Amino acid sequence: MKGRNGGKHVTTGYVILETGEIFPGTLIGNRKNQTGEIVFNTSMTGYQEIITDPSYAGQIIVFSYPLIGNYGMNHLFTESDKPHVRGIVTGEICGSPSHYQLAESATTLLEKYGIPCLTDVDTRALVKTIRKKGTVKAIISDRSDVKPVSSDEKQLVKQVTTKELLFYDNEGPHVVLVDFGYKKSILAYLQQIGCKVTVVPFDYPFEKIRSLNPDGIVLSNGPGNPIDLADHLDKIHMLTQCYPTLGICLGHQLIALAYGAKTEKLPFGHRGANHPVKDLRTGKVFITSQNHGYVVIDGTMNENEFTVTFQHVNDRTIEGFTHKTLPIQTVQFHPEAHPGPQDTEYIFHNFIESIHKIGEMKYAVK
Ligand SMILES: NC(=O)CC[C@H](N)C(=O)O
Repeated sequence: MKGRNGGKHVTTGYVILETGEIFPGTLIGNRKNQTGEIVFNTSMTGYQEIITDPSYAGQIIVFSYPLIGNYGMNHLFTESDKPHVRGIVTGEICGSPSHYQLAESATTLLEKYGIPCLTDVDTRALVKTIRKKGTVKAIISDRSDVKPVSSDEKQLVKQVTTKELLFYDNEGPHVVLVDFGYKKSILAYLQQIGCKVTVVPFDYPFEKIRSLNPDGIVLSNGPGNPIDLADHLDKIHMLTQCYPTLGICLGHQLIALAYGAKTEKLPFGHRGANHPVKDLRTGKVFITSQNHGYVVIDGTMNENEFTVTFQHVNDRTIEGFTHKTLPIQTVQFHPEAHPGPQDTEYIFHNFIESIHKIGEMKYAVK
């Protein structure tokens, strides 16, 4: 046991679902009780990006792939400065990883941040239960007689957003990235295609954003229920009326809500690196990276204003839309991937094109 878990403290542990099911396993680390929304991710690799993606704040992730941690953690693939998950559940976790860029093992990183890892779990049975019962709360504990504690999860975005403005200079258009819990690879893509980027907190006022003189706006991914951000919808509406805008995941949901559409919780979410999505304009199917529990309800978008551009092939849910006259485009999936296929990185190029078009129009008017 010692070798397998990298010499970490281990004890018998459990994950106990709100719906009553109990799954035993081996608890690694000293953190004894953690409650969160239990979700599963089907990616075969990319656990480092997943663990550090702020969209997972407040959630316990079950990895359906049987072995996690074999290449450890490095300094290259983090999506933020620290892990945001409440806990992880695996079939097997590798305590003695091997990789030429290895910095530390997954269990060492999690332990450092007080995040429990329950391993040796029958994750297949657990995932099947979540699929049947829907996304529920669960607790990871060293005892089998406890229940998930109730907690207010409405402040998740506030916990993960930047506290100060972040500036990244570049030659190209100036994009303000509104940070609801952005993944670093969104910033990296914008930089890669030449954008100057300013990251602002999610509650940064409209007038202040305007004074930054942006050419375009990106509304980022982030944790929690989009409706908890209802107070920010007027600002989002105003931003999209004034600037070319790209909404990614939570950003997509918020733009939909700002224009009067409704969102709902999926039975067990889309979390993985092989979700097929159809671009309804071309009929082409792309394999996408996804991580969301909510969707925009079909038929609630104003059809005179918006066109649905992307649809999930499996359950036909909405995966993106564009405005009919304004340069607004949104995607429910993750064009920046990390982890997962980069087939849809053209979304970033489309966004930059829309910024250039507006620039040309302004120039023509002058
Ligand atoms: N990745 C995200 O932005 C997730 C959006 C939202 N929190 C959801 O679960 O649907």
